[in-house]
Amino acid sequence: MERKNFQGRVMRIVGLTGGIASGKSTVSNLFKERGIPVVDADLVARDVLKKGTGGWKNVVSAFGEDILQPDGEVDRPKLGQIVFSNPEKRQLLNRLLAPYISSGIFWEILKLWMKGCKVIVLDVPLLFEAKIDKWTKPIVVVWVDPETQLRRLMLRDRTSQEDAGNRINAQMSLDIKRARADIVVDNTGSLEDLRVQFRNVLLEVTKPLTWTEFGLSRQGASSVFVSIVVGVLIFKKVL
Ligand SMILES: CC(C)(COP(=O)(O)OP(=O)(O)OC[C@H]1O[C@@H](n2cnc3c(N)ncnc32)[C@H](O)[C@@H]1O)[C@@H](O)C(=O)NCCC(=O)NCCS
Ligand SMILES: Nc1ncnc2c1ncn2[C@@H]1O[C@H](COP(=O)(O)OP(=O)(O)OP(=O)(O)O)[C@@H](O)[C@H]1O
Repeated sequence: MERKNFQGRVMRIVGLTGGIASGKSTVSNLFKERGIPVVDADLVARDVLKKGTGGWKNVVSAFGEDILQPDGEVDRPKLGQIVFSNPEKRQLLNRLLAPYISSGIFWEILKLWMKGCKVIVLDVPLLFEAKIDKWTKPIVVVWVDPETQLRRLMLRDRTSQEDAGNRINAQMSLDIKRARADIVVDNTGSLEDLRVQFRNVLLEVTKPLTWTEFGLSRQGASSVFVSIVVGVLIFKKVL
């Protein structure tokens, strides 16, 4: 009975990551099929780069109007070509968009928390790079062998081997990500193999929360919120 109450008040945030074209969206869809909501960082990143937004303004001032389409929207393939072949430019883009992406993800989480969701998934390609991993438990890494990853990426995006290779190399290696995972899904095989592994993932993520996870959950979040408000009030008084 006690455990039921405890579970009713908390939300688990599962981290889902991997490499480009390793199969995160495919796994996200399996979560959605089972009624588990997914926050997709790529979608958030698209929203914060829409014409007229703060992210768009920053990016246009830094990269120039050459990256715009005639309708004023960012020409994504063009910007992609620039940043995936130039690490400095990629870091610049990341720095310009990171605050907008983080707050976009935060609001999506807040909405789901207010709805009372018990388990949600954050699908974030740069989960480790952006240090969002510390807010999620467990961390699921979708791994795939390098040849399969390259082949699937070229097939899906109809890109050259060079472009696909640049995109893969722009990310932390999948082997490092795998080493930092709580759960590894090997997506080198068929979709049926993936579904079989997914059953275990589902069992893991729907297990009762541990105390550490509880600390990051609804009550933990409220305590942090209260501490911040109190901190700000004290700070203002001191000044
Ligand atoms: C450069 C952009 C315009 C290219 O757009 P495009 O439509 O071609 O690709 P899309 O956004 O669908 O991304 C596809 C995949 O590329 C990889 N990727 C995207 N951005 C990055 C990045 N900054 N570093 C490394 N990999 C990245 C991810 O695996 C992502 O799933 C776009 O990716 C972008 O705005 N990136 C910066 C924002 C970001 O960091 N997004 C990742 C969310 S955590
Ligand atoms: N097990 C599989 N067998 C065959 N094809 C697959 C398998 N898993 C995924 N794919 C295909 O590989 C491609 C990449 O998968 P997906 O889009 O899910 O990757 P992703 O990690 O979400 O990519 P991104 O980082 O670009 O968002 C897609 O075309 C998808 O249909």
